[in-house]
Amino acid sequence: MLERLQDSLIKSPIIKRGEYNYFIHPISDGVPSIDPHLVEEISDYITEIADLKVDTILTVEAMGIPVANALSLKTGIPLTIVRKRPYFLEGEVELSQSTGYSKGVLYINGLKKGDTVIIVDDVISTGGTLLALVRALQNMGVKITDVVSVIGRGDGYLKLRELGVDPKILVTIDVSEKGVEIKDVFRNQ
Ligand SMILES: O=P(O)(O)OC[C@H]1O[C@H](OP(=O)(O)OP(=O)(O)O)[C@H](O)[C@@H]1O
Ligand code: HPA
Repeated sequence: MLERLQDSLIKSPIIKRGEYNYFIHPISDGVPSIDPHLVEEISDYITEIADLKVDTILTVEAMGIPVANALSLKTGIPLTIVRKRPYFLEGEVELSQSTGYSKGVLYINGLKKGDTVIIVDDVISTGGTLLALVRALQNMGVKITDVVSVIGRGDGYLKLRELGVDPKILVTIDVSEKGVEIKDVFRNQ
């Protein structure tokens, strides 16, 4: 299950970003390049495990886009991208993003109260990004059917449970200076 993803993850180089051991992988970085068969494996898997009765697939710039776009092409469901720059449109919602190595501002456009979304992102680590996003969507009255992260590391995902959301993490890894180790693979109940 998810063999291409698992095999490629254990080959990930590690760099330091401050104290943070950052793994470099095609899905989370686009580096060195993205194998379309890998993206297809992942998007196929998401169609099997996730609730896709939604108005739109929601992802976060930049590296949620390749998988979320593949899912959109496969299902015909539109894609909405949370951007890192403002557009000053009516109804734009601003939120603060904090990861293990960066801070920034995200902007939601194109969603309104009553819309139904699935969130798809590449990585959940500290949970800072998805926590802020889920909070903002809940405040907007947007319904979330599922939160899917291709890769998970650490216990940041637990913060989402406090908001009543249990993310589906396809492959859970441990990251140290030595490399990546596979901890778990998501299986449908
Ligand atoms: O759980 P967290 O600690 O918040 O980390 C996860 C976030 O970090 C990465 O985004 P980043 O802002 O680095 O941007 P990128 O997608 O442009 O690489 C990734 O795409 C997630 O959105
Ligand atoms: O270690 C990482 N690598 C790539 N993307 C990430 N997003 C959060 N942590 C990481």
